[in-house]
Amino acid sequence: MWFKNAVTRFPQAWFKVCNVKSVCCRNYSVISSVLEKPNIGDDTEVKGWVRNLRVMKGVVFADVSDGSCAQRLQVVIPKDLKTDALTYGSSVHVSGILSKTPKGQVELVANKVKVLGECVVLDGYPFNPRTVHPPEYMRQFLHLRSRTNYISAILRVRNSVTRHIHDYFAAHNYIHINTPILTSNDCEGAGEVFKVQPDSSATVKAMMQEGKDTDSAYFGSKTFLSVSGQLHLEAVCRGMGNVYTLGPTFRAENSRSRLHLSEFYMLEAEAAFCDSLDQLQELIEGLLKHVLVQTRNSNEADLFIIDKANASPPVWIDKKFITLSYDEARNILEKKHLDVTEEGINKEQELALVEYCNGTPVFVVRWPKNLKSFYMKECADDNSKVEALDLLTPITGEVVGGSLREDDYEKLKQKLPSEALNWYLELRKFGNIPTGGFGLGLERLLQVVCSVNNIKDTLPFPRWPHNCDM
Ligand SMILES: NC(=O)C[C@H](N)C(=O)O
Repeated sequence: MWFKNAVTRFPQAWFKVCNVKSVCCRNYSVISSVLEKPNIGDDTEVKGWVRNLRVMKGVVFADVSDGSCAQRLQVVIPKDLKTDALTYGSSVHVSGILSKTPKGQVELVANKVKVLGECVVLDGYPFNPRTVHPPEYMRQFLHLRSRTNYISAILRVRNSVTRHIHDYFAAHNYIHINTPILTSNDCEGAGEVFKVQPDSSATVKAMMQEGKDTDSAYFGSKTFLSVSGQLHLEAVCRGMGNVYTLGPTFRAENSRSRLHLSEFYMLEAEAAFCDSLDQLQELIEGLLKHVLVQTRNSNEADLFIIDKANASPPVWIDKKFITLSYDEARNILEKKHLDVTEEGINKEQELALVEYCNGTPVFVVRWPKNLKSFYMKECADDNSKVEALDLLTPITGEVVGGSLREDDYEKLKQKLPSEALNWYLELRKFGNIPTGGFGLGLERLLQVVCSVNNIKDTLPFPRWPHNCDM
């Protein structure tokens, strides 16, 4: 209590208690900082993992990584400090003097090496510094694969991409909110939801014994893992203006393809007072370019580790994205003998369209109403079409889906798929505004930014059918 009073009366006291330096201090250096601003000649301590070891005549060279950056710190260890426990894969605490090689490379000349955790290589350690392991191989060891250069580089890029997304939206005056993961609506209505119910609680057991439907046992209504935060975003957008969310979404699709996950992160934004797809397209194109350019600045070395071809930026970086109407896209595909069926444009066709545009991302706009969701706004000049867009990019095809939202109360009422969504309809009653928004799959964006073929390598623990063992 005295503390609370002191803080209210003397705000400086609070500042002192929270002094960042005193909270974060540690007795060793982070390798990214050591390499960025090397204080040559200083006593320096680092902690990390030995990624490679080269034993020479009187000396041992260890490449030590602590995960903070793509680069490793070369540690020079006099032979008498080398123990049997010091192998690749082991974790170490090294003290020494920071030096420079004749070629100008920063290195740490060790005077003390402590092995913190041995790595019993012969006991099944799956990685070897002299082998290039294919991603499929690494995927068999999800719990260990962050020790590899490839996966750790992707995860650092993922961290930066997330930061650049937040920066972009802050600069565009968007407010970040969190939408619920447990929900009673299935937004897209595509029937690919995971149902949620408590596991064998007393109530459920009793209901089962009585032969009752247990789906609604906990919340009183059927509950799912969210497939999209859009409808909730729309609600807050009508109270606070521009909003976005970046959170987990779940789809029970039975796909093991290189582009699908059962759990993925979706960036969703809802733009207030938005009445044309052009506004959304501008926001999306700006976002992709911002993320790409900033990531190339912040993670150049990581991108190079992931794929050497990343040394040069993609062809589209300074080109305007292309826009095609759905009908134009269909005609182009037909000329290529890739006829579009009732189901719409498939993956092969998406990638063919990107190829047709010489690798420049392409917006496909004005979709047939029957192919898209109930909440999309009809085109004013053609009521068989809706104001929807998909953005197609190299590697992934569709990476963004978005639309203007139906803002006419009566029209929306007619299309509402269930009474459970009456709250959504009611949003149009009280101070309604036109809005539009989009959803972008974070993992697909990472595939595009990093040139990663398989989506399962863009997050630490991918989930896909029959793969949720840890
Ligand atoms: N927020 C959005 O527009 C995303 C859309 N609901 C989707 O799931 O694709």
